[in-house]
Amino acid sequence: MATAWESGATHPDWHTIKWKPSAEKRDALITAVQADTSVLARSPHVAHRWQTRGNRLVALGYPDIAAGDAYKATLLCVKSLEYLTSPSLIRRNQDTHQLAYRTLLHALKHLHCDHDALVYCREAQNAYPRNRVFKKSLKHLERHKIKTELGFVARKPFFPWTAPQHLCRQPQILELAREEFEANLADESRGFTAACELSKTPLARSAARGEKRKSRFRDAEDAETPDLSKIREDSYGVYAAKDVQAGELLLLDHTVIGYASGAEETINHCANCYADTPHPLYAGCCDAVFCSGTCENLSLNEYHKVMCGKDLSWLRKGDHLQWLLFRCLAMVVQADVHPLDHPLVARLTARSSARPEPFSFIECIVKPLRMLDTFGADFFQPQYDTSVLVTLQTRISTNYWNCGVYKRNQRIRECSGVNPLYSFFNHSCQANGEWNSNNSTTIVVTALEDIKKGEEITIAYVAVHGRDRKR
Ligand SMILES: C[S@@+](CC[C@H](N)C(=O)[O-])C[C@H]1O[C@@H](n2cnc3c(N)ncnc32)[C@H](O)[C@@H]1O
Repeated sequence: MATAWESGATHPDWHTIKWKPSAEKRDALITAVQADTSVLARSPHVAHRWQTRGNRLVALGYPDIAAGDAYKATLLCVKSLEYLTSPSLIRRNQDTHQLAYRTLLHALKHLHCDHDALVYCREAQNAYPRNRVFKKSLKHLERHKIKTELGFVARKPFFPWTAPQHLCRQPQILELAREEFEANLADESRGFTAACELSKTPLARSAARGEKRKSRFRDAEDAETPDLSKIREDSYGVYAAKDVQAGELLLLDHTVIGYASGAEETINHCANCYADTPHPLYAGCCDAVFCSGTCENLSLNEYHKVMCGKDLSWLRKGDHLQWLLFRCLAMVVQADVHPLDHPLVARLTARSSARPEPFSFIECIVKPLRMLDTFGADFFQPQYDTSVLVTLQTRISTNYWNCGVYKRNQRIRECSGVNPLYSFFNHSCQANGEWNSNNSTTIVVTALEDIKKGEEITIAYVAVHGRDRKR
């Protein structure tokens, strides 16, 4: 946010916020936000900076990011109270705390997160019973009938301050993926070469036309988004690297970002891919077991160390997107990189729909911060900015797959994942490839028909053979 803002990169939530600042006011707000961000990069534990930046971000039309800033300010104020002794400093801290609650409630109002607003208004009123604003807001919220726990917000794949390297995939990331495709299933001793390769796809253009036609927010997008062509061109697909025959195995893709609901009921399931594991390998550090050396290595090298032995009982079972984010955050913390620079994240398409999506303050902001805290990361650092976490969640939801697992027509569990190579396959209703997760998070792609070298290999994202699957 301290860098120059590319005003064409995205549009703010003008459909949730009813006013627009004048161009002059907007420029002044952006300059002030940039200054706040520079200070926060040097001193990330200053509560009033988070609060003022949050206030400015609401005025600029980014209530989701503002809510994250205000929430961080409340956490810092509570922490400070544990060690402050001087009455004047305590009073000043309490003033900041009340302002932070006000910014948070303001942001939640614009996100239409009435349920979350009620929860935090009660908390503010309990902490500061004499504050008339909280009393009045609480009365209003309690009278108001809350229909849903979710608010709405436009999904933003990026923000005006997003660094250029996070807008489009970089050549070295694509090169890495190409090498992985080349090595997949290849076995030189048997003269076996890889069946798939990565290439640009013309689907990008048709998708761009479709998005433009479909978007309800076209006017807002056109006004604020003069040039997204570079991002729209950044679209890839998987092509046949040789002639393949119907039934041939095309890809075997393991992942570290996976989850299976219902796996807990089985005695031995692999802690990485959730496959039933009759002959388990023991982790040694805890009671986790693995189905193979591949899964053991993936888990220990990529994410297990930061989550081993941690209390995870506060995470809801069965919430797939939450668990995919959990694995993804563990992976970036263990690698100690900016989340959007991790090779598994940086390869995922940044394109996503701009239509408003349900938004929950707890799920989208509070829980990701708690996950980072569980892994021992300092979430006040710039690489864990709310805009980065929101972008990460958007990347996961654009690229994840989900699939029911059946035994004798009984649905026994549900698997989901974000897989490093499989995520490059495009959809077709007349797909020439078929994907299967074989009761785990490891994806297998096979040819449904003979495919000539150079043809695009597509899969059906949804409803195959009447079963529920999605990606
Ligand atoms: C999982 S990614 C597929 C790979 C992606 N094309 C890439 O460059 O990484 C899903 C995204 O690809 C694009 N896509 C997939 N199938 C498509 C199709 N049949 N037509 C247009 N766009 C498609 C959409 O933008 C979708 O959000």
